[in-house]
Amino acid sequence: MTGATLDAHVRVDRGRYVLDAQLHVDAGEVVAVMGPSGAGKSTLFGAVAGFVPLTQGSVQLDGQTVDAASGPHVEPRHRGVVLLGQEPRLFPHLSARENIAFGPRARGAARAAARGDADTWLERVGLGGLGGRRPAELSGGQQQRVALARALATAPRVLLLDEPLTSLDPETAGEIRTLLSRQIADTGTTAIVATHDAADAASLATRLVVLEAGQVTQVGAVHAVLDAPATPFVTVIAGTLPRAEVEGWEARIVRVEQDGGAVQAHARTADGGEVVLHLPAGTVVALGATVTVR
Ligand SMILES: Nc1ncnc2c1ncn2[C@@H]1O[C@H](COP(=O)(O)OP(=O)(O)OP(=O)(O)O)[C@@H](O)[C@H]1O
Repeated sequence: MTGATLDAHVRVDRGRYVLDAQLHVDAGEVVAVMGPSGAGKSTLFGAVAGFVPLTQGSVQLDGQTVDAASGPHVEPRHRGVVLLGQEPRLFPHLSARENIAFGPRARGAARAAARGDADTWLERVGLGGLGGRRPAELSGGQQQRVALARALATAPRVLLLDEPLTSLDPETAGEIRTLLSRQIADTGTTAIVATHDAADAASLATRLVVLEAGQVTQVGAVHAVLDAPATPFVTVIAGTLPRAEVEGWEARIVRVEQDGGAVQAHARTADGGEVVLHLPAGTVVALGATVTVR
C-alpha cells in the first residue's frame, strides 16, 4: 500500500480572490500547508480532491492527469484522494466497524473481509473491542480515530488532513498526532496536512509549504523554513514553536516515547551516554535534533 506522487498547479479564480499555487508531494511524503485564515488551504484541498473546479492548471497523480481546466475531470470518489477534516463526520447510524468497512464495501469488497479488515484497523487505532459502538457512544477523540481508520482503510493515493487536531483537547490531540504520524508512515500514504499549528507541521511533516493570499510564499524542510522566515507570517508561526534550549552536554534525540500524555525524549551524547528528557504533554521533539543538557 503506497501513496501516489502528487503534482498540482492549480488556479482558482473566485471574484477578487485568486488561488495560484504549485504543489509537489513525493509518494509517501507528508507535507504541511500553513497560512493565515482565508489564504486558500481549503480551496487548494478542494481542487486536489476534485470538489473545486480549476480555472487553469492540472492535478496529476503518478503522472496521470486526474483534473485539468480544459481536460479530464476524474470524479472525487474515483480519484483515491481522501479528505479528513476537523470533524470526524462518521455515519451516525452505522457502528464504528461498519463506518470503516463502508469504503471497501462500496468498492466491492466482500462483507466478511471488509468487516475483518475493519477490526484490524480498530486495533491499529487503539479501539479494539469498540467496533460495535455507534459514533454517539464514542468520545470526540475516539471518533477521530475511527475517521482516521476509515480514511486509511480505503488505501488512499493521497490523504488530505484539514486541521485534524483542532477540535480536540491538548492531551487527545497529542495522542492522535502520534497515531497519525505512525499510521501514515506505516502505510506509506502520501499526505498533506493543513494546520495553524507549527508544532503539528514539525511533528507530522518533512516539508512545509506556506500559502498566503492564494500564493505560495515559502517552501522547504519544516525546520529550514521556520529557522529562516521569508515573510512576517512565517516569523510569527516560527515564534510559537517550543524549543529545548539549555546549556551543558550536546546530545542527539534518538527516540521519543509517549507515556500517557507526557513525552519522553531519549537523547544520546557523543560518548554514548543516554539521557531521558521528561517533557510535558504536547511538547514537540524532532528525532535527530541536537539538545544541550546539564
Ligand atoms: N464557497 C465559497 N464561495 C466564495 N468564496 C469562498 C468560498 N469558500 C471560501 N471562499 C473564499 O476563498 C478564499 C480562500 O478560502 P479558504 O477557505 O480556502 O481559506 P483557508 O486558508 O482554508 O482558511 P481557514 O484557515 O480560515 O479555513 C477566502 O477569501 C474565502 O473567503
